[in-house]
Amino acid sequence: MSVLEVREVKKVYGVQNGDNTTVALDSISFNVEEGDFIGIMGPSGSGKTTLLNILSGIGKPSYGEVYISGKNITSLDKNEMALFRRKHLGFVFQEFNLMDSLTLKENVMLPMILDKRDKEEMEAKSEELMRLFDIDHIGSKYPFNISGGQQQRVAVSRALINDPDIIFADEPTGNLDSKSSNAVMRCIEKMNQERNSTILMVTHDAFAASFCKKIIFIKDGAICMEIVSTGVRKEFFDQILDCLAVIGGERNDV
Ligand SMILES: Nc1ncnc2c1ncn2[C@@H]1O[C@H](COP(=O)(O)OP(=O)(O)OP(=O)(O)O)[C@@H](O)[C@H]1O
Repeated sequence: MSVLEVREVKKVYGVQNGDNTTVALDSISFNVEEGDFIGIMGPSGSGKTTLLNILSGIGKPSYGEVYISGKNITSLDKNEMALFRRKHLGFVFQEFNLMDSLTLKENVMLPMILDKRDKEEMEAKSEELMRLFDIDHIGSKYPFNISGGQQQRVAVSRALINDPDIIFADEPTGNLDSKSSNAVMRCIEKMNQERNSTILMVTHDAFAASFCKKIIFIKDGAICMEIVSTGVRKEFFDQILDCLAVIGGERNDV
């Protein structure tokens, strides 16, 4: 069973069949298997945000279905979706979204606190993840006392703490300099390689995308190209730049 199944998803903004409609997604279908690390790229306005919102249950498609671990999430109501997101999905955003009033360790534990999990289990899990991402020594600090790269590694640890079925990352390096981007992408790669986490990442950044195993390019709301990494990151980076040149995406050389 695929972790994520996207079936003929179409999104039309505006009144259907009215004058002022935009077809943001036009019958998109693809599957994501356990342990995949998929990048979604495309020019501005191609439909990436719309797609990510639908896959993560924030938006509803006009047609089509999305299955996560076999569950049709498009049929869930608002409360069911909120619970499903908390239990099954992990998120990493461009803006870190850490709570300033909580220590880093409390930020990592937050999804477990909300789930009223056992304190010892929370402690053990947060310490394990913070060690994995080399932030265990700063657990008692607050978000405003650490660097952007460290904040994003806290956000990555928090995304993993409930063992989500899939992690959605939205421009995770968008607010970072190249050194921090590198450190954060190595962490995301580590969670994929060492924990077999399934990741779907939307990005404009060819450097970040070069860590993925496969890239799906979308243009005008439809899949226009797919490329699979041979495992040599520099080669994949060059291939991504070539694809972006063909479809008209932004270049972000390193
Ligand atoms: N709420 C909305 N109402 C109407 N049209 C919308 C809405 N949101 C997005 N669109 C349109 O849908 C299309 C896809 O937009 P979307 O934001 O998904 O693209 P994107 O690839 O994420 O762009 P960017 O890279 O600039 O963030 C665009 O034509 C956009 O103008």
